[in-house]
Amino acid sequence: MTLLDIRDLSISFAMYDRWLRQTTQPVIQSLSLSLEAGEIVAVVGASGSGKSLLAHAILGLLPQNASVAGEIMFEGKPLTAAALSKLRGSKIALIPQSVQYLDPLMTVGKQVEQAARIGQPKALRQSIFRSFRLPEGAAKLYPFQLSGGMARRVLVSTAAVSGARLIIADEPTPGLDEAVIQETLRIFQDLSASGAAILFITHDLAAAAQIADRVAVLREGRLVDISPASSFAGMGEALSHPYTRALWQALPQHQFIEAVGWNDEA
Ligand SMILES: Nc1ncnc2c1ncn2[C@@H]1O[C@H](COP(=O)(O)OP(=O)(O)OP(=O)(O)O)[C@@H](O)[C@H]1O
Ligand code: NI
Repeated sequence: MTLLDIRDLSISFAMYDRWLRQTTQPVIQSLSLSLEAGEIVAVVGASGSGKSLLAHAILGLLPQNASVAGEIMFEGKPLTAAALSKLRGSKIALIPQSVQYLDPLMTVGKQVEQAARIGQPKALRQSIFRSFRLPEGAAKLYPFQLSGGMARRVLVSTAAVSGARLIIADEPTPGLDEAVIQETLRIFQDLSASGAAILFITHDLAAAAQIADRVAVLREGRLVDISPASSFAGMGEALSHPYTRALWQALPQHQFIEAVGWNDEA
């Protein structure tokens, strides 16, 4: 079943040039993308390519000066402001890019428990803290008392306990050590196995290829390619789009292979 259907989405900002003339700056152009229940779709692309704006557009969190065209449907119905106010935090959860989104005045344990809409909130919170190796005592802390990595695990925990059908994860892994990244990816796989769709926005193409079903590539606001994750293997021989192949080959582990090849020939 198609859970999220984005059709021909364009976003632009009203800007003023240095002579104070109003211009429009397109930031997302004619983007179409759909997500099935249980599917993980990764969105990769350089900084500034429009990944967070895509997330914010789905959640209705764009700034006032943004103009939006196109349609976003959730479970077959348009995602209007009224629909979103009911769905946000229940059927649709965001893992925001910045840990600043945590409520500074509430303990993190309480924040995760409040996010749990199904089941027993405290038990769910304790179980997700254990998976993330967050000590039980961390529940009583306020966001400013946590390290950046702990705060990020709390953000992922909030979405994981929410029971949401659609999880939009905007760069959930930077600053985390490899074991915690793997734990985060495992939790995403568990959530998708239980039927949730995940839009996994990341700079980490290796992580995207590891858990996603499909990988969408954004470049300067345009979706230039969408490939099955299985094509991200070897030197990218199965990737048909040159930009996607270049991104894949630019990973440090591949440059190393190239460098070895070059040395052999020399
Ligand atoms: N409020 C705004 N007004 C004008 N331009 C904006 C606004 N917010 C974002 N932009 C522009 O839109 C483009 C896309 O931004 P976005 O935050 O979606 O990038 P991103 O792909 O998430 O980057 P990163 O990987 O660094 O998080 C950027 O060029 C940015 O400068
Ligand atoms: Ni971003």
